[in-house]
Amino acid sequence: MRFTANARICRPGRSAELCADCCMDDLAVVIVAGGSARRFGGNKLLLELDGLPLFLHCVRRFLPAAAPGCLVVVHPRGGGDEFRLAAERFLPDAPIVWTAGGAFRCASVQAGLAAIPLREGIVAIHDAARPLASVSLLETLAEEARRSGGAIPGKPVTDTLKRSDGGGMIAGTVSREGLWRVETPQVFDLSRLRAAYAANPEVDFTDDAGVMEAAGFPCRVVHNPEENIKVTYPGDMALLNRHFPGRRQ
Ligand SMILES: Nc1ccn([C@@H]2O[C@H](COP(=O)(O)OP(=O)(O)OP(=O)(O)O)[C@@H](O)[C@H]2O)c(=O)n1
Ligand SMILES: C[C@](O)(CO)[C@H](O)COP(=O)(O)O
Repeated sequence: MRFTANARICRPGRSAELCADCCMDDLAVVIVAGGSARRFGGNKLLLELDGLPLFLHCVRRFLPAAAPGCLVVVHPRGGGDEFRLAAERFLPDAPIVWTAGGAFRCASVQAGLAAIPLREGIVAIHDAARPLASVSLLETLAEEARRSGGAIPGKPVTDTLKRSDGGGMIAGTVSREGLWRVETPQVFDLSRLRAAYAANPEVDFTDDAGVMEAAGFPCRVVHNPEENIKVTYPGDMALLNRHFPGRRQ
């Protein structure tokens, strides 16, 4: 797929033709790919999945949805060349804005926010390690974020939850009432997310909705029935490979 500055490619399923109407002009996308993949044991994001490096799956899918010049990829500090070369090889001329990440996920997100050439609108923060997230999920969340200021995808917890005493003995049962396992993309009002990070620039939250919560901004959780695996351990890659064949956009 070749990207050009003024011809945008519709995602398969909607239309096979070039289209200028698919992007959301108020939407910036930050793909965080700046991690060190310690639990995986090596840079998972450059591994090929279905013929494309892992981190480029969401880039390819989300580029046509973002406002022109508003898709940022945050690469690991010191690892930019490998990521740029991979993008140039697999998605020539894709209009990606590149920036270097930080030591923690939140630092990488802040670097991404600083690289967005918009003052207002909405922003989707997405883990490059989640290659299956769909454009329709992004659109649903974007719509909700415009209404309520923040929307994140997730799945209600269905297993019974136990707390252990640390030594393997059960210390109690935790109610799963109202509990969700949350994912990315997480979509927010851009000015609010910037303000939320400015209020807590050093704290390492595990997701961006946590930063919004700490700053007192409301967010909604939206049920995502689709598979949205995050590659964290090597076994996740094997799982993903099993799910991937046949899946397109
Ligand atoms: N300093 C960091 C840490 C994480 N991420 C990104 O955030 C997403 C989710 O993080 P995860 O994959 O769990 O983090 P890693 O740091 O890569 O893995 P680990 O914690 O095992 O080292 C990934 O796309 C990862 O590249 C990032 O951009 N910058
Ligand atoms: C943001 C996230 O993907 C939501 O599930 C997750 O919290 C990232 O966590 P990690 O600590 O980087 O694995």
